[in-house]
Amino acid sequence: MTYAQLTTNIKKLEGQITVPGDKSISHRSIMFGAISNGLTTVTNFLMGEDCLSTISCFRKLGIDIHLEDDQVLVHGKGLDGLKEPSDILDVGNSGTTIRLMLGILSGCPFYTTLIGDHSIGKRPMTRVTKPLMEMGALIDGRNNGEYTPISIRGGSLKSFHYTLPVASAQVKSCLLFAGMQAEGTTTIIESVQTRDHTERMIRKFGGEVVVKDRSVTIQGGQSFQGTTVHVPGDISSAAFFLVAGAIVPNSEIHLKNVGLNPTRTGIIDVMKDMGADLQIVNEQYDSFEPVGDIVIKYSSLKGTVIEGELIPRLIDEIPIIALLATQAEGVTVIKDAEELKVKETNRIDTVVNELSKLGARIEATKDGMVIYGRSTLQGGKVDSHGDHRIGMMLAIAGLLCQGDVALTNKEAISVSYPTFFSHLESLIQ
Ligand SMILES: O=C(O)C1=C[C@@H](OP(=O)(O)O)[C@@H](O)[C@H](O)C1
Ligand SMILES: C=C(OP(=O)(O)O)C(=O)O
Repeated sequence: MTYAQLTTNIKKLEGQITVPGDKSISHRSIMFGAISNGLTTVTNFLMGEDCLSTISCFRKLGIDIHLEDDQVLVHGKGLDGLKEPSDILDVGNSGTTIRLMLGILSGCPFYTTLIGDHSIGKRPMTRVTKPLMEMGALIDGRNNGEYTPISIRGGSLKSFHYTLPVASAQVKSCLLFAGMQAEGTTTIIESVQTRDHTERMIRKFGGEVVVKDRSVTIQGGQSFQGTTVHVPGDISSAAFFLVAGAIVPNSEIHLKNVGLNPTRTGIIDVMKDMGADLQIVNEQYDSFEPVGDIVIKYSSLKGTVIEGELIPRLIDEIPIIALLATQAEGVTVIKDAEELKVKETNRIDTVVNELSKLGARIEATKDGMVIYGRSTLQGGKVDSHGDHRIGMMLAIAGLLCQGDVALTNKEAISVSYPTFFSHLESLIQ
């Protein structure tokens, strides 16, 4: 158990940072690179632990992958070029890796076992294993395929029409990977739009996918061609500095090269609604995903309601939005967010417990939380519980705390943002 003393009670944040590459897009660039024919060159790849787990899994499946600074070269062998691994694949802490890889492996006629860390061992997998078994994959795992270790023997798959029981881009993407290897046409219907990076990447690698209203249709038997992918900055990482700039008095932060895919920008809508002084500049369409710079300045904020279709557009940002709400006048209510219970931790409980320790007035509900602003935050001993987003949220909370704050399990942050603390230091005045 290691404790880190956090920086507290600062005067202001000022300066510019370029946020690291998007985690969702970095994972997918390796996956598509591996199943495509020929070389894929990925720039601004996120060298976070989760994405490195994806690389290590594909190496064990026989794919040559070379890392050079922030560039990755993937020597793809086509969908039927993956080989049976001689060892277990370890996905570490990464839900995206295991769920999407199960989709890819469902069409591979060999045996693979996947494991992960303690947190992965508690995250539900039936949401992907059950539909994959319906398509014809042979899968087993602890508790009838619900938990790791999970073993899979892929093979010939039947296409199907499937309505997603949960709003999840991981489930949708897993089934698109299976669908592209199945006989016939697979249609996936989602009731609420989730992030569409997989759909965009299918096209980027020369494949076809038809998106109509809430249905996504893919034809089996496609092949993909290696390409060049420039990964935009991760809005989920930028979110910590967007909130920091908005709540630390007198601050002004310029965030460069932030991905602005509309399926991910819920935090921008919410912050504007709460009265944040946030401006998007230099907006451009960087090959296949929109990007831009964001300028955030301190301003007074008011409470809001966050619910329904907004939730998947900001699901990973809810911990830091909860902190934002502690500094807004009035009440903020977050609803329809049960999915938070099955992330790296139960993020309803960890957010409420950890922020309460610092003096925030916040209550858990069955599908979210209620936050009463404005709270003066005090010092305390807090814990990331091994959840990177909780660790970063607490480090930002520390900036406003009037007493000392000690953070346990700070290392978890390197899952998605290894340079988080150096970026933070560079902004502290
Ligand atoms: O597809 C993805 O890359 C992700 C989808 C989301 O998970 P769910 O699909 O479980 O909502 C998100 O929370 C996760 O961080 C990354
Ligand atoms: C939930 C997350 O990731 P994953 O599901 O890939 O572990 C996250 O990054 O907040």
